[in-house]
Amino acid sequence: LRPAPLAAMSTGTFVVSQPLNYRGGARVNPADASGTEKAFEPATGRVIATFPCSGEKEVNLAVQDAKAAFKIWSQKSGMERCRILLEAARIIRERKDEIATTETINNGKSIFEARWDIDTSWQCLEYYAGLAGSMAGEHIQLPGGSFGYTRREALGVCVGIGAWNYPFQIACWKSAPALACGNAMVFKPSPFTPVSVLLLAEIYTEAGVPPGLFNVVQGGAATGQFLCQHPDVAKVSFTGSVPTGSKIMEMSAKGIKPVTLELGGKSPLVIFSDCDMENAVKGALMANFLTQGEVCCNGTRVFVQKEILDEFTREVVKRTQKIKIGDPLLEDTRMGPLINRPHLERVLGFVKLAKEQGAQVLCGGDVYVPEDPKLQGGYYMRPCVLTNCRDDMTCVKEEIFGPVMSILPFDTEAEVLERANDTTFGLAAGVFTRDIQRAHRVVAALQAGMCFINNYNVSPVELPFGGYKKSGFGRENGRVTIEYYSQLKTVCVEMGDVESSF
Ligand SMILES: NC(=O)C1=CN([C@@H]2O[C@H](COP(=O)(O)OP(=O)(O)OC[C@H]3O[C@@H](n4cnc5c(N)ncnc54)[C@H](O)[C@@H]3O)[C@@H](O)[C@H]2O)C=CC1
Ligand SMILES: C[N+](C)(C)CCCC(=O)O
Repeated sequence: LRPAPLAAMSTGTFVVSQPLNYRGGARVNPADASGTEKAFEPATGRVIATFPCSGEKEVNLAVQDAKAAFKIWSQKSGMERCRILLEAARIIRERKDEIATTETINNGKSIFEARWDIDTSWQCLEYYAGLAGSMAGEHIQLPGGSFGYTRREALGVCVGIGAWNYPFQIACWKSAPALACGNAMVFKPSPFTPVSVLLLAEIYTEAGVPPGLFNVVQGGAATGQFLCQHPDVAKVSFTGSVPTGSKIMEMSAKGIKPVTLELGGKSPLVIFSDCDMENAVKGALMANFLTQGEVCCNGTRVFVQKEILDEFTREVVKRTQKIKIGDPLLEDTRMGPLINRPHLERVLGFVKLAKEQGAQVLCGGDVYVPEDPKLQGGYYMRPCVLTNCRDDMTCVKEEIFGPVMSILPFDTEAEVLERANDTTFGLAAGVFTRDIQRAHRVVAALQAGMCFINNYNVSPVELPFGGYKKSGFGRENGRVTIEYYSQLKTVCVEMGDVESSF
């Protein structure tokens, strides 16, 4: 089942011929389909896979299979599940380069960065493997020797629906806690990035999960709807845009299914004049340019205190201009192509509108054409730094999901807090300062689920991640996520006689 050897996986050569659905422990063609989708290699614009979108019949089969596997898996002890998840984590580590390469080919992010993603993927499996053995309820004493206890039980078949920016990582961040808690999962990746999650499915099988425990169905909105509306699905965990999140919640409401929503953002990064300048500049780049800026928690509204505005802006521009753009599989590339042509056009449109609204482009914001002939059909742009921005501009209000940073000057702490929180989103926020009291005071006042002090966009899997406001609810990673993939059963035990009122 192993795909092509690494040597054969260079830019411009990779194609997928195997089926991209996974059911019952093997790759399968869907039982029915409603149309086909194409997946691209963003670096070249080449089609790497054409695949059918799963219909209702296939979704039913995937859920049915997962239900059967759930019966076996949920009866295992936490320690038994732990061992299998640890084995899966080990295999991901062992195959890291191959998985990262696949991710780079289908998503466009640099191989340098894709390796980080795969690290936070196996770390997530390792973390929940560790928690699986310690999942437990409580014992509560009641009068007269009676007592109660609670059992933490799995939910059943969970659905994971993913976005295209972190295809493998999203699948791991959803499936690891789900499986650790004893659930089965049917996962639907974004139709833009259908490939790498198959490697995860194969790895789970190789590690020893029962066939059917982790199934993959491919397709877009229609396939996603079949999943969300399925009566045997117990929970939906979604990563994607706010409008789709709202639809998912609506469908889940009909079936009274719990949902986790990881949605978009327009996060503030606040740089005070007492910061360590070198770190603040590095932080601003980390906050804006990972994965070509296609990151939900990016700190795209960079508020800079006036005293250091000029120096900070100069340094940020200098470093942004040095970012090496090009073939994402080359070791020294730090920015690859955007996900597809329409998205590139959309991002460039935001830059154009920003200029019309009075922003000044300090660097980038235009199409980049690499010299290498095989890359000419790719979707590259130069990372962009905007200044002269105002809070009411479109580039400052809306999620661009591309490499576009907006710099906004401020005077006081009170003022910047007011402006930073003036958004319907609330995914992440960051602050750079050397004043310890100020740092904690500011993050306490920021309305965001994930706050960074003196860094940005690092993702230790031990820490819960998720949004406030329209950025969603529920969390991924961290101990708390166990609660989002399990339910509590209370058992009340009578040790005496029944005292009846009748
Ligand atoms: N909070 C987070 O962790 C993250 C949030 N995002 C957000 O995702 C967006 C970009 O990702 P996209 O893939 O363009 O988002 P999207 O919302 O268009 O699609 C996300 C997923 O939902 C599926 N889908 C679409 N319509 C559906 C429906 N009616 N029912 C069920 N499933 C449906 C898609 O096929 C895809 O798998 C950005 O807004 C970004 O902020 C992206 C990554 C992480
Ligand atoms: C890994 N990290 C923190 C840069 C991004 C994770 C959230 C996302 O899927 O966009």
